[in-house]
Amino acid sequence: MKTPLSQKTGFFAEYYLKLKDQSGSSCESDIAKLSTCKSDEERVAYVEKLPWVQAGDANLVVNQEFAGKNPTLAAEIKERATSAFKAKKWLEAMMLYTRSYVALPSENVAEIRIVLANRSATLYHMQKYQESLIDIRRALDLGYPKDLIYKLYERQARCYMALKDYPHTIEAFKKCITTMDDSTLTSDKRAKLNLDAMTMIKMLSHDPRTAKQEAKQQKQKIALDQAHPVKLENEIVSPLVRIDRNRQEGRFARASADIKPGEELLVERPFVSVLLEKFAKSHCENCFVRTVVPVACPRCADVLYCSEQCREEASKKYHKYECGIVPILWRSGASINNHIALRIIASKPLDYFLNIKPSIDEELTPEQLISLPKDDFRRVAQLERHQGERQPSNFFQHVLMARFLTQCLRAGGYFGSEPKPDQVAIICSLVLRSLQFIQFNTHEVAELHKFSSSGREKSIFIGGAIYPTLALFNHSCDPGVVRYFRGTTIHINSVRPIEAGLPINENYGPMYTQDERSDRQARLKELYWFECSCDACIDNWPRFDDLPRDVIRFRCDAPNNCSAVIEVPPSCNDFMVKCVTCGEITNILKGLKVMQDTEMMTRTAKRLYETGEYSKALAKFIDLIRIMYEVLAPPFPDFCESQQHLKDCFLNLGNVYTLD
Ligand SMILES: C[S@@+](CC[C@H](N)C(=O)[O-])C[C@H]1O[C@@H](n2cnc3c(N)ncnc32)[C@H](O)[C@@H]1O
Repeated sequence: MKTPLSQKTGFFAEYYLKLKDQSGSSCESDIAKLSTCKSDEERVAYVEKLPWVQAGDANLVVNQEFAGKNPTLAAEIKERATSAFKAKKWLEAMMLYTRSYVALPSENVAEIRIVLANRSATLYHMQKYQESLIDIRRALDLGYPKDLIYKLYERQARCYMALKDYPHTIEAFKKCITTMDDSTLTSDKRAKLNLDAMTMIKMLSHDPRTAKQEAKQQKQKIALDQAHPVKLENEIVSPLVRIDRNRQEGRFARASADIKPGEELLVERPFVSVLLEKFAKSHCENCFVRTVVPVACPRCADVLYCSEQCREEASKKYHKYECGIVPILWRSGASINNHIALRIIASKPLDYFLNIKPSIDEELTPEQLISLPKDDFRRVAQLERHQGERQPSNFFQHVLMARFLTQCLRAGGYFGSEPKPDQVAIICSLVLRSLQFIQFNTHEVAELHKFSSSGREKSIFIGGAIYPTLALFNHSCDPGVVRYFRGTTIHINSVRPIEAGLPINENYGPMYTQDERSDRQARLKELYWFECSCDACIDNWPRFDDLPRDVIRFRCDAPNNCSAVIEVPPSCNDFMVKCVTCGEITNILKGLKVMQDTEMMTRTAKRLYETGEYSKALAKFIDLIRIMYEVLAPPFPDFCESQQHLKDCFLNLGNVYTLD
């Protein structure tokens, strides 16, 4: 038996090894009998009854834990934060104040408001004025001590000043002056602060920009501190995309009309998403945006959010049942896919699944499937899971994981105070189903890391998600689209022309430009259980580095729509070339002219990219690809390079983090 986990450490792996030891000689034959089970419910029921699995359950006890809140630890961390602040180590101080804030129980209001106020001072020094303003507002809302309030208003005024928001600067300075009455400041200090504030008020009141801004703000009623950092984007399935189906490839996307390069084909929010544990302290668990001033779950403090709005959204959905079990999950060695399976269930109440269960196997056409409501479980439950090809040992490993995840849900209160065994079994069978479709249908969510000193860029995997419509797109080693992310929302855009009727394929990892055909095929077989027959695989296209530089691949432009490839050396002096496929003559002069023009265009596009003008560069690369594609036939180096640049432009419109 192989261990069922992508990570081989953690207590679930230990439980599994112990189980194997305890199972004795009947283990292999017991597992083999799983092949007689016809459904996931039967599989769960069968494994449940095995005496050696029951005996092993003693090693798999899950209880919620709330280790996150600890006022003593919070006070200790706050001391360290203050030392860092005094030493002007702003980043360290900010991180420590955040940890202290997160560790404070929600009833310790007095400590929370002090930590927030201190963090606002740190953020001010870091020139994070918007974030500082948020902390000031929170500290004020929590009833900051009267004698110290003037300090917060003074800081507020300085933040607004730095943001060049003059009406709010004036307002905050005025409040600073009035609240000084409650302070214990010496009369000298008070007089000085009073004078400073009055001078600023007078100066800004006469500034013509103040009146202009006042009028604008009146109109817009901007509530800065209520603004959500990531706007929910509208979902789009372009009418250019049609989901089709055939026997060899299952469901796949097809172009319903000619598609130009750069076209937006799909914008989709995830059915569920899970952030990698590694990014849990820097990104919002709900929307994956980097958080400067995180908001914590008041109970467990294990997950952080970018805003109250995200915290509420998460707690209404999955976090209600994940609270206190997230660290257990990571410690168990469960993979991100296992966590996604748990979250799919945790996102909806028990009754929902009990009601929908009888209909999840009703056959739906691709059209019907994608027109179901976005959050209908069948949108994911009917995704490919290759159940007919699974071995009993594979099912057995998945059942064990499903039982563990169901126990986590139980510990999180999912089944209420008195779980009913038949309901627990149904949910366990749905977790088992989820584990199977997740294996083939999840996407890595990425963030582009840019190193400003070297200009290097790298796409980093920050979490995983499942996108029900995109999961119906098949793979090609020469994909026609690129994907990029804004928060957790995925965007799919074409990177070359795609003729009406042809498949719109994305890429599952192996690319012909980088990987040898044998390696690509082996990887796709191992991970996705299919044999790839894309053009690059059938014709065994060379990798980018091996692409011949001594031939130009023109398209035959005969009126018979032949479009075969005519290979010509760059030194060829004859412009009229005969196509070996159709026998017609093509005048390659137009193609040669295009190649000359594209050289100049490429230089301009690259310069725009290098100066960070991504939208303009993108438009240029789209033009280049369109022009080249008309007369030249991939694969050829210039086309690959332009396509790579176009992909990079799109990535720069998504999640980006600049380092150095
Ligand atoms: C993400 S799903 C794609 C949609 C899938 N065809 C369906 O019907 O749900 C991945 C699975 O689709 C199939 N698949 C993807 N690309 C393929 C291709 N180029 N040729 C054949 N099958 C493919 C494989 O079975 C793979 O495990």
